[in-house]
Amino acid sequence: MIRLEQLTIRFGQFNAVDGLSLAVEAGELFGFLGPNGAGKTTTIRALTGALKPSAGSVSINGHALPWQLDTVKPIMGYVPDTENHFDDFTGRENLQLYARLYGVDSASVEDWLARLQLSEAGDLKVRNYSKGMKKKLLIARELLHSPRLVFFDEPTANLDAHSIQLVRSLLRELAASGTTVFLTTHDMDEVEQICDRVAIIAKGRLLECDTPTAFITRHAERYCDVQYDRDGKSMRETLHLDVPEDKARLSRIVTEEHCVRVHSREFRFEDVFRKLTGQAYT
Ligand SMILES: Nc1ncnc2c1ncn2[C@@H]1O[C@H](COP(=O)(O)OP(=O)(O)OP(=O)(O)O)[C@@H](O)[C@H]1O
Repeated sequence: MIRLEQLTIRFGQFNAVDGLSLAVEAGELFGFLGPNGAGKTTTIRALTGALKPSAGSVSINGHALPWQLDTVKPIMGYVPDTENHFDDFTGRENLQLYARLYGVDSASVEDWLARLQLSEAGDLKVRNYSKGMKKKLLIARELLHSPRLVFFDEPTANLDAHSIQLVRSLLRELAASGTTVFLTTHDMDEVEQICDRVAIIAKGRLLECDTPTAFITRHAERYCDVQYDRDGKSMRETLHLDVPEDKARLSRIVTEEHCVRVHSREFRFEDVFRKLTGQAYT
C-alpha cells in the first residue's frame, strides 16, 4: 500500500527526512514513532502529497506522490495533530458539509457521530467543543468516506481515558476490516496494545522496523530490584542481570544477607524506545 524509497525532504540545508525507506502493507496498523522533531509529520506530509520529495520517492498503491495525488486522494483520510473545523457551524453541520463534498449519504454523518459518541453534542457549535470533542469530530470527518488508508497524527492526544479506549478500538476495527492505518503517537502503551508493526525513526532516519514483540525480545534488558535487611537497616539495590558483576552480587545478597524481596522488572516497549532513541541522540 505504502512505499517510501530513500525519501529525503530538505528544508534549506537541513534534512528533516533523510533517506527513509519503508513498506506498509494493506490492512496493517503501522506505528510510526520517533522523538520530537524526528521527522514524522514531515513524512506524513509527503505521504499525503503536501510536500514534494527532495530526493527518493513516495508511492501509494504504486502511484507516485505528489504527481498522482488525485488518483489516490479518494481512498485516503488524514487526521492531523491540529484541527481545522468551521467553528461557527455545529459538529453535525461540519460533517454534513464534508459528506456533501465526498458524495457520502447523510446517514453516514449520524453513524459517525454515534461511533465517536458525539450524537448529543452534534447540534452544539464547534467553538464550544472541548479539545477532545474537536479531535473526535476530526476523526469522524476523515472516516466519513470510508478511506482504505488513514493517517493519524497523535489521535489520542488530549483525550480522556474513555475516549482513548474508544479511539484505540476504532483503529483496531479499521485494520481488521482491511483499512491501512498509519499512526504516529508518543504513547508507548498504545503502541504495545494496538500496533501490528512499528518503525522508529530519529533525525529523519530509520532506526528499526518490526513488531512490538520482536522489538522487546531483541532489546530486552533484565533488571531486578532487591531489598534486604542488614543490622535493622533496610537496603535496596537495582541490579542489571545481563552484567556478570551484578548477577554475582545478587547471588551474594540472596545467600549472605537477610533478603526481604527480589522483584524482577518488566521490560516494556517504552524501554526499547528510550534505549534506541537515546543511542541515536548520544
Ligand atoms: N516547513 C519547515 N521549514 C523548516 N523546518 C521544518 C519545517 N517543517 C518541519 N521542519 C523541521 O523538520 C524537523 C522535523 O519536524 P517534524 O514536525 O516532522 O517532527 P515530528 O517528528 O513530527 O515531531 P513532533 O513529535 O514534535 O511532532 C524539525 O526539526 C522541524 O523543525
